[in-house]
Amino acid sequence: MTDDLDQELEERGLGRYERFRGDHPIVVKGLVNRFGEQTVHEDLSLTVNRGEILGVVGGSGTGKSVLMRSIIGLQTPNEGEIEVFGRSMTNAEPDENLGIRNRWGVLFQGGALFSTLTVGENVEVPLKQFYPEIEPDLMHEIARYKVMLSGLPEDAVTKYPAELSGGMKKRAGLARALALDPELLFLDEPTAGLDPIGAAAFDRLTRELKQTLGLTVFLITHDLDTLYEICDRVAVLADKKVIAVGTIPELLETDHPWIEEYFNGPRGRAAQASKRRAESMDKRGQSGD
Ligand SMILES: Nc1ncnc2c1ncn2[C@@H]1O[C@H](COP(=O)(O)OP(=O)(O)OP(=O)(O)O)[C@@H](O)[C@H]1O
Repeated sequence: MTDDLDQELEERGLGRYERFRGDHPIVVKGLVNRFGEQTVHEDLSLTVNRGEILGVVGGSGTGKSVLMRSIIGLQTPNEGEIEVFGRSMTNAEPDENLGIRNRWGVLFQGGALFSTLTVGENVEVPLKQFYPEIEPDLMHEIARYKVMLSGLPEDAVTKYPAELSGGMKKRAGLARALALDPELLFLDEPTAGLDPIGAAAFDRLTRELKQTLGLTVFLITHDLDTLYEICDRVAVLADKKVIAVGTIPELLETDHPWIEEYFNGPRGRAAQASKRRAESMDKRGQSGD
């Protein structure tokens, strides 16, 4: 990049930055969110470790999406403190956070693609927003690369969302979330609505991307297989707060009735059995049996 461009980006708060080296890219303390009479979060705290896939679970309406929206600045909390990459998100003006917002990517529920744009053009939206000076040819090339990184065929670049299957739409949304080479990835129910094979493939892709790109992933899900297969830790939302965070074996040691019911109910047991089967097949494969 030229010195002029470097300077311009610096002035817009988008200058070069070091990747976050601290232990906790997200720290939430004492979060309160209310809508009218309804209190969704009351004194909620959560710390996310760098490099982990954190699964966020909880009953419907417990405020998982509101928590994610608070962290990415789409919801202004009533009280509390949120730090992303060590910088306060709660006391800053939106413009001050430009240099933080280009360091995360978000896959919203349902993909949230622009239906009048092709997949490639969808991926270019954040690039144009943050880096309008990139030449069109390079922009197309970056978009094409992100589409393929997300496991879509190259010709998906010129397709419209309506021409894609549900699983392909998710991957297109993921390609857009990866547009700016994020360090943090937010996924809101990425496998909802996918068949089990498509969901397992999406899980594998998430894990591979985490490893190859060094991502930290905040993953809201109801999918027990996803929790067992790819999450390093799981945070449980209930009673307006995060009532427990840990590995699944650690969570099973708590005696909260919701956690017990969730992981040891019929679906939880099926997911455990499927994980055990996969592990024993892996072992057999490794020993050449
Ligand atoms: N903008 C808003 N205005 C009013 N109420 C809202 C708003 N956004 C969310 N809520 C309410 O906050 C609560 C939590 O919503 P949220 O979408 O975070 O739940 P969730 O845990 O993600 O649920 P689900 O698992 O069903 O997606 C719900 O009762 C919802 O109706």
